[in-house]
This record gives sequence, structure tokens and C-alpha cells, in this order.
Amino acid sequence: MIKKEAITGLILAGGRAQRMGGIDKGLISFQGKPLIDCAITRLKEQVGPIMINANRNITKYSVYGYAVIADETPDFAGPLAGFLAGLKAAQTPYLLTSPCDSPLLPIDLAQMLAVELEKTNAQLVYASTKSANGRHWAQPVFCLMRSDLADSLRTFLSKGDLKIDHWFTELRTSTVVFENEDAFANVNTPEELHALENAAK
Ligand SMILES: Nc1nc2c(ncn2[C@@H]2O[C@H](COP(=O)(O)OP(=O)(O)OP(=O)(O)O)[C@@H](O)[C@H]2O)c(=O)[nH]1
Ligand SMILES: [Mg+2]
Repeated sequence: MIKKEAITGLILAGGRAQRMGGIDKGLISFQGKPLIDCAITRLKEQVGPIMINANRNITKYSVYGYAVIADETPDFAGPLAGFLAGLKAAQTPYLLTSPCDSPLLPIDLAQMLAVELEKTNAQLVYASTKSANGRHWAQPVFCLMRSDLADSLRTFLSKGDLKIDHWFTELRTSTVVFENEDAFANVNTPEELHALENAAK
């Protein structure tokens, strides 16, 4: 069994948040607290060390007492750039990624993905949900991976491709379908933020 101490939780807060007007999404208020607080509260019960991946407001993110790591390049190359920063910095055998803008993330995320990773001997396991037509919908920024994938990811990114699902095709992957789709609700716009605040009251 993969112990929680063997997993570093990486909270992805390194995006541009253009649909939110370009402000730093992890720091906007959700139910009276910075949005990232929710992710920290839910993740800290599930993993050993926590790291925050951010490219702005490093001092503000540092107040939580966790390591804050920036992307290698300052060009906002997408979530995979955050994965790479996390893989380089992690000192545990596994890395769990979760975005800063999904405040209701599953409290059994790490455990469910870890069981699947061991069962299938995958290098990376990502979460999925069911869409309305019953198909599976990948939630690829929620994933558990082996920490030895930094070289694979760096080589992939050096070819100029930034798409998460394209990198996944180079790996042994598996997925876990979570029943509760609402746990993956993500806030991209001010409207989504207010709707989720009201729904989660
Ligand atoms: N490290 C890093 N993370 C990113 C980058 N772009 C997006 N992310 C993260 O990936 C996750 C999903 O991205 P989005 O929800 O699209 O967030 P975003 O890119 O900031 O928002 P938009 O600009 O509105 O698309 C979020 O947790 C982002 O913080 C990036 O360039 N670097
Ligand atoms: Mg984006």
C-alpha cells in the first residue's frame, strides 16, 4: 500500500486566470478565504508534504508555510510546466497534482488513485468523471504519478507540445472514475465562482 507520507501534494496555482480577468485565481476570495485554502484543507489530510506551484505572488503563497515553486520558464506554458516543477522538487516517490480552483476536491483522491496505480502498475493515474451521456470525462490535472517522470516530461515539453493528454499517451496510465462529479467543480469565471459559493453553502 502506498502510504500518504510517500506522496507530495502539488497544488497548481500557476496559471494566468485570463477568464477570471487575469487576477491570481488561488488568492481570490471563496466563502471569505483565499480559494487555495480549500485545496490545502482537503489535500493535507491525504498526503505527506505539500507544495504550491505559483508564478506570481510568491510571498503571499508562502504564508501557508509550504514550499512555493515556480515554473522553469516564465511563459505560462500550461499545467504540464507546473507538473515538471513539482517532479523536480518532490522528495517522495509519488506526486499528486490538484488545481487551486476546485475547492470541493475529493477527500479520497489520493487513496483512490494510489490503489489504482498499485493495481495496474501504471506510471500515472488520473481522475475521470461521468458525463451526461455516460461517457468518461478525463480530469487530467487531478493525477497521481511516479516522481521519476521528470525526464520523460522535460523531453516531451522540449518538443513544443503542451497538451496533457498527449504526454499521457507516452506513459502507462490508468484512470479512476469518480461518481461525484460535483467534487471536481472548477471556477474559471466570476460567474462560476459565485454559483459555486452559493451551491456549496
Ligand atoms: N504552472 C502552471 N500552471 C498552469 C498554467 N496554466 C494553467 N495552469 C494551472 O492548470 C490548472 C487548470 O488551468 P485553468 O483552469 O485553465 O487555469 P488558468 O489557465 O489559470 O485559467 P485561464 O487563463 O482562464 O485558462 C490551474 O490549476 C492552473 O493554475 C501554467 O502556465 N503554469
Ligand atoms: Mg487555462
